[in-house]
Amino acid sequence: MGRSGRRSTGPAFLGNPEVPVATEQHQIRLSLPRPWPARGRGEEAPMAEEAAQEQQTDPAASRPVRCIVKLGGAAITNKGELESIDAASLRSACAQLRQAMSHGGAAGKVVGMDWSRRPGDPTGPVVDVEGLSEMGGLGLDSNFVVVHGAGSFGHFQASRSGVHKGGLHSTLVKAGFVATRISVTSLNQEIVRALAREGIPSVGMSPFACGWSTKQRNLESVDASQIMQSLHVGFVPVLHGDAVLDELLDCTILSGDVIIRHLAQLLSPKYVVFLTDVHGVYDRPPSDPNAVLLREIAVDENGSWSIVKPALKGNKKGVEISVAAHDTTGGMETKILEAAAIARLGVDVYITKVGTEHSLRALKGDTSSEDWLGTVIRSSR
Ligand SMILES: Nc1ncnc2c1ncn2[C@@H]1O[C@H](COP(=O)(O)OP(=O)(O)OP(=O)(O)O)[C@@H](O)[C@H]1O
Ligand SMILES: C=C(C)CCOP(=O)(O)O
Repeated sequence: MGRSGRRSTGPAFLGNPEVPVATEQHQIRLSLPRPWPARGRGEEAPMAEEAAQEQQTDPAASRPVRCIVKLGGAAITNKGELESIDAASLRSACAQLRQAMSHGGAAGKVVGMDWSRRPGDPTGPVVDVEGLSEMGGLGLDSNFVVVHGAGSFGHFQASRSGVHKGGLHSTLVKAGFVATRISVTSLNQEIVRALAREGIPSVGMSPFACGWSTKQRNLESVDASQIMQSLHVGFVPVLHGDAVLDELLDCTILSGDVIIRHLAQLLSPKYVVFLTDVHGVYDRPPSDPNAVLLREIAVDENGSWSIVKPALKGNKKGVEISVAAHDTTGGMETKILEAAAIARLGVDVYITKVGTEHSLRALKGDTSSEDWLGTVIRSSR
């Protein structure tokens, strides 16, 4: 772990452990992280034990989480335009989530839950109080957790002020921390509203406000009780990448990808889905016309990984990645590392493009057919 503050302006190369690699701009050697860093492992173990104990004593916690889904910032925002939501992609992601949650796949009556007035609304919201009070239930298997990234919200503020590098004594960093949180929490609000309009009982939860913190960018303190209780009563928690306090650096940026890995460890979902703006992981940046989509990556118990499908020419083993200069959390590189760590837990990970038939199939956990387009990362065991 600990990649949440990593930043690279040129292509990086993600290879197997011990594979030194060269790129056009710099040479970098990367290995996959262990599921928990040596330092954090001992400290974080009690949390896992607590969660296990809680599961034993709390009958509600026995209801397994079906899916943890990341709505990538690249998927639901226009990354090149400051604080701009890609409304069509967000709507499609929320509608597909509803379909995936619907019992037997049949979407029933949508119970609108965004009762706030929106700019331009001539009147207040219309609430069918009688109709709702007569309904037996929502008819949804809402046992999902949603985590979203920042995209064009937050990354700009964080990178301009250096929040990811820490140092709250600096006025610029302090102001940047506040500005980053204003930006990501306003996106969180819009995502919660979009889900609520689809009748998904979503509740926003900010990691910073829930007391999540890091030490040297590794997750140090995590209170997941609110998440578990919310799942228990049928809410869908909606978390997001956030600016958080760091015991050594004062502050940093915690990526949604890292949050997902931690939640996967805690909640053991059936599968994890990353929705982004490309079809999956390619052998090189997808802007390269020769880029090949990697269909399956296997991770062994040591954390080494290999490309299972397709067989690449020259027995190529690594993945070349480019990360936008303003991205404070490592972009696709962090995603692959965190996804591999999740797969190592025995949880299948699907990375695919938002707003496609493939994203709907991934959300339903149905990626087995040959024509599914995306990357599956799974344990080789
Ligand atoms: N080898 C690669 N394979 C796939 N995508 C890559 C690769 N190298 C670079 N990318 C870029 O990674 C981007 C997706 O990663 P990114 O972290 O931006 O996604 P996200 O999770 O949707 O966004 P955010 O981090 O803001 O939440 C794509 O836009 C793609 O161009
Ligand atoms: C506040 C920020 C920038 C959160 C970043 O989260 P991510 O987009 O999931 O990496």
